[in-house]
Amino acid sequence: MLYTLTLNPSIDYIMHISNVKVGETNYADKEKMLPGGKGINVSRVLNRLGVTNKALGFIGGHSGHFIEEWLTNEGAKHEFIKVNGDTRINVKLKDEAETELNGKGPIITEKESEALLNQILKLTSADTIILSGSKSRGLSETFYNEIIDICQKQQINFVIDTNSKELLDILKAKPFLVKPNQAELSQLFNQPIQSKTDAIYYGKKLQEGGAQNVIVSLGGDGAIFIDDQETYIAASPRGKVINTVGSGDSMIAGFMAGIEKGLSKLEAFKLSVQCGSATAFSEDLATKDAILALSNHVEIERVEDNEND
Ligand SMILES: Nc1ncnc2c1ncn2[C@@H]1O[C@H](COP(=O)(O)OP(=O)(O)OP(=O)(O)O)[C@@H](O)[C@H]1O
Ligand SMILES: O=P(O)(O)OC[C@@]1(O)O[C@H](CO)[C@@H](O)[C@@H]1O
Repeated sequence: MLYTLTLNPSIDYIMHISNVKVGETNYADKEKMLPGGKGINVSRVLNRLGVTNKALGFIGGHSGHFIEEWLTNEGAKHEFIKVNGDTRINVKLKDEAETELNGKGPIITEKESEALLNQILKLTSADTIILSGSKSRGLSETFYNEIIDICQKQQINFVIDTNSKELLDILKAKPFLVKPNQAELSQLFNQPIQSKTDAIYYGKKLQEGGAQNVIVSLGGDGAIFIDDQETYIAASPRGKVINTVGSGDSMIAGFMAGIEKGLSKLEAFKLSVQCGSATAFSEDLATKDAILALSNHVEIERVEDNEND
């Protein structure tokens, strides 16, 4: 079965405000509260695509209850470790540009972190876990590494989406998928990524380092897929961008849903781009209908080996 792990979930409080004035009182034109956190977003999109999965992570307080209730109402499976503090609220401000104000979230105790590791210890080689997002306070710097050690010992397939430098070290453990965006790839290698050629060059380094599949997402400019056989470039479908929060998570859900359904990697990559863009064109995460509506709007090209030398 597929599992997602969100160490630091959030309520995403989406506020549309035109011409925000810093240092003054601003009133929203429109607002919406949604369950958030990267793994939770992956779970919700998987669920919409009919792929059974369970969301794991730490959750607490009224804000945590809001997320659990929302997931239950959507029919999404979850089994969170209850913590003492309150799950954070992340404000996503939509003006001309998108500004994110993310909270810190609760401090996790040793007992709570052990409870989570015990859940992961129950997974087997028939399972895949998708590790997404920032770590909560209180957890050791190497918490993801501890989880990955369990995955290696128990042959649990894993996907990791973190923007921290530890990703380079984690590659040795052969993650099934990594999906940096342009800025994350640039930070990882301390190099500017100014073109698709740059993105392919550094994306290939992730594959050579051990990642089985790499997707580099480039926002409105599309995405790149790399495995040990092929490299593909996809153009993003065009549409009215409403809220891009969670579009990267939707891509991960799309690729994993495709693989679960037995599609080829190329088809799974196409579904991944459909999911990312359908979410960018929606207020909340993409619905199945919105995803399917983009079926004929993703153009993918194979990159020949020598094209990028
Ligand atoms: N402006 C856009 N137009 C069309 N598609 C978009 C746009 N922005 C994002 N997307 C889609 O979403 C995918 C992921 O976008 P992006 O590279 O911004 O990921 P991300 O930074 O990980 O996202 P987030 O952190 O907001 O979840 C893109 O590859 C594309 O398919
Ligand atoms: O602070 P993190 O864990 O890196 O990111 C958290 C977050 O910004 O990521 C999701 C979008 O990808 C949002 O739902 C959530 O608010």
